[in-house]
Amino acid sequence: MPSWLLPENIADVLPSEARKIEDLRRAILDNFRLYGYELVTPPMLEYLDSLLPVGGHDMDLRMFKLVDQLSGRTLGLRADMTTQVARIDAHLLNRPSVTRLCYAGSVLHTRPSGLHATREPLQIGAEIYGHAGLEADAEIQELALASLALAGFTEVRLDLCHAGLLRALISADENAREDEAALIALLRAKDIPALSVLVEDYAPLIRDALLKLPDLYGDASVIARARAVLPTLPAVEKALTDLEVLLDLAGDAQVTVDLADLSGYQYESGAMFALYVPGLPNAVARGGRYDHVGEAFGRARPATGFSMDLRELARLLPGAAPKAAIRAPWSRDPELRRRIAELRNAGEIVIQHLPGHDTEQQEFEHDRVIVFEGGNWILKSLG
Ligand SMILES: N[C@@H](Cc1c[nH]c[nH+]1)C(=O)O
Repeated sequence: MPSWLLPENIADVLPSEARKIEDLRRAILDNFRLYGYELVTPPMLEYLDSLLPVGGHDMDLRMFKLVDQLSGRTLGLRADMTTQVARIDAHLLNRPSVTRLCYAGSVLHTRPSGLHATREPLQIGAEIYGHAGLEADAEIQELALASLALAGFTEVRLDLCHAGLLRALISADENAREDEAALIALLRAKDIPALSVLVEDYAPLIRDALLKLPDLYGDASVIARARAVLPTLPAVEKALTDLEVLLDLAGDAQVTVDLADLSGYQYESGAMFALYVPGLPNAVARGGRYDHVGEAFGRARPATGFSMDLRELARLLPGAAPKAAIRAPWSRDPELRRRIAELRNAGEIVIQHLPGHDTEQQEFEHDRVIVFEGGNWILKSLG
């Protein structure tokens, strides 16, 4: 096999595409800053235990592992930065007040999440710690929608769900508590026949509610339907009210509610959302509340946030138009060097022509040239 081949679902990002991703990264991080989010950069690898603070079987399977030659312990290559940022909030910053953190970096997945998905997503996200109220969830939802608007997406679908609702139903029945993992797997697969068999012996109220869950998806009217058919447990009512508020704050996005959506059910504990754009069946952004991750790091902190893959996002966007650039000859003449420095200081791209070569590039297009005429270096328009 040629030595320059890359593993499956691992790719170089070439000029133009890399620039598009970088421009997007900067614009989104700058916008996070306008909301007061502080940037953190967690490491690429950590001890496995700290990357898996809450059991998450899926997360365990998704993570590349290796042995640390210094400690002999197992290290994991991060598959998701959210838990790393929760660790930073819990231990390193240790602030009692609200903390807003953001990040951008590569994560690695042992298996691609879809046929053409990369195994090295470039994750960018924002998290709020220290506020258990819905205001934090609303801010995160707004920020996620604003990030997609910044990237140029005008048609966005917001899919809302609530991890607290299923947890409330499960914790109300002892059998359900024992079967939690199986219940989640069947609800995920929307395998109603197998689900009906599993819930047969549960308390009728919980059994009926679990069987109705897969039908509770659609537009905003799902909330009213859920109120009519689900048991009136306080946690169920709270979840439905949370969703109502978030629905109301969704702006121009088209909203759908799916009360059995468990695709992010790794560490989430409350309202969760996924964002979709035309042309891609998978969510481009995911977020939600995960109040129990801090506990695993020894400091319970309410938490909510969202993240997305910049590479995937950029792939859906049209290529950036080449940037106008100035071509200049190479010369030791101090006057030319001064002129070039002046132009670059003013933000112009000046590319010096190295003797004997053509320059080929995707990112730039020469529209001006510096020439020596009449004893002076002058800037001339091309074409
Ligand atoms: N990191 C989560 C999304 C998230 C960020 N913050 C909270 N949830 C994911 O990739 O699914």
